[in-house]
Amino acid sequence: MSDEQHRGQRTVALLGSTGSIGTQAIDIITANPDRFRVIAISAGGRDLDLVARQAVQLQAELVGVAAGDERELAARIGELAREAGRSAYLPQVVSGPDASVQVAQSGADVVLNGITGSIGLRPTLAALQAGSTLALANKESLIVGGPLVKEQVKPGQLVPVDSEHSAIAQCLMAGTRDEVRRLVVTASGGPFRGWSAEQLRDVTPAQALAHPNFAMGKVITTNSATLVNKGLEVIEAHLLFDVPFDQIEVVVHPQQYIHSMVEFVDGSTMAQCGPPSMLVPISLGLDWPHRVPDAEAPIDWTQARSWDFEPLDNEAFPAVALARQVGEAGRTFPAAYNAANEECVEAFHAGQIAFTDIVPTVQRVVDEHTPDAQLDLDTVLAAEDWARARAHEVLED
Ligand SMILES: NC(=O)C1=CN([C@@H]2O[C@H](COP(=O)(O)OP(=O)(O)OC[C@H]3O[C@@H](n4cnc5c(N)ncnc54)[C@H](OP(=O)(O)O)[C@@H]3O)[C@@H](O)[C@H]2O)C=CC1
Ligand SMILES: CC(=O)[C@@H](O)[C@H](O)COP(=O)(O)O
Ligand SMILES: [Mn+2]
Repeated sequence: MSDEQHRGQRTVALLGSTGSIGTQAIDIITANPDRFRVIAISAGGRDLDLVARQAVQLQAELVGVAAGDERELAARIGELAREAGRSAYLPQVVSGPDASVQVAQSGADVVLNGITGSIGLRPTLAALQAGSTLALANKESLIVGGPLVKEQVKPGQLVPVDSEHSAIAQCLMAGTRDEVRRLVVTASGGPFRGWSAEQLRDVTPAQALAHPNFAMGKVITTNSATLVNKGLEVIEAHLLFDVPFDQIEVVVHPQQYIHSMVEFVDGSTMAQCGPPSMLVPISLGLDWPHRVPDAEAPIDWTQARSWDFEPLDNEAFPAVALARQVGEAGRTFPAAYNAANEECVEAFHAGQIAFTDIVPTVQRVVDEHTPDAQLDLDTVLAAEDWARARAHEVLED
């Protein structure tokens, strides 16, 4: 579709506006004012000044933070607006655990969920219930919510932003879903690719945060290092594309130029490539199925380069195999896996546990989990609470 045929400006609600996904989305949006207009933003509230600056820059009508004094935020917005010569700007400011739900319900054409962690579940459900298109970076909400999220989704309402899933969705754009044989999810292998279980013992938080290709938030970067991120992405692929787990492969591709692939029944494989960057997945998420011109510089094919592929080392990195088990088991097992992992990641960064304690603790929590017969929001949240508490008990043992 040419620019002239484009459907016009989309309104956007941005959840997690201060994070890696959120700030990159703002760059795309402000570079394309003909396509996008932000009407609402939310963040955790760790940096109220940044939220205020974003609000004034974007002229958002609704501004929410999970924690922090809303009067202080409103006052800072007022100050910055006056400095910018926009004294008339007076958004609604909300604070508290429901702030992102309110932002998700703002009626935007597109809600981009860039919150980190399964705390993004209620905003995900709220965006779907409000009828907005959900551009989903917050994979955790889909994984823990599973069927709850899927039963809310209308056809075409959920657009994956996670790079691997955006790649698969792009490979499936031609409408050839019935002829898919396998999904091939690529993995960088993380900063410890090639390391043995023994070598991983003394890994420090700083080392775990040195992702080879992407600058991302703390949780996802740590999950890339343990390969929990890839485990979550296998479950995410299963839920998004309705492909059985035994038809979802993971291959290590350290350069991350291929973002994932789809193998078809005739033996042909389609790969989606581009530099390792989130600009294309985010811009496609905002404007699906349209492509934002110049969202990213293309690969320079005149340069010699090698793309490598290697199998996953399941012995040193058992997180993907464990994710397959919890994904197959379904119900609240994925919620328990994710919640236990979130707690372990925090404990690792607080210096309380070793890197190599993370996945075995998640394994133990999942092994001990008894899922409820019902699956609804309350049972998911209860399973998460249980898994978080149990993870701490295991770690303190
Ligand atoms: N970064 C990337 O390249 C990629 C990220 N993803 C996924 O996208 C999501 C975001 O990742 P990323 O941007 O890296 O993470 P960051 O840690 O950089 O940002 C997280 C954002 O979520 C906000 N947040 C945290 N808690 C809440 C809350 N309770 N309510 C509202 N907002 C909250 C944070 O606000 P505050 O700073 O105030 O706490 C921040 O704006 C994750 O699910 C991740 O797995 C997927 C693929 C790639
Ligand atoms: C950019 C993105 O989608 C991340 O999920 C990234 O792919 C992490 O890569 P690895 O988990 O493969 O290191
Ligand atoms: Mn990813």
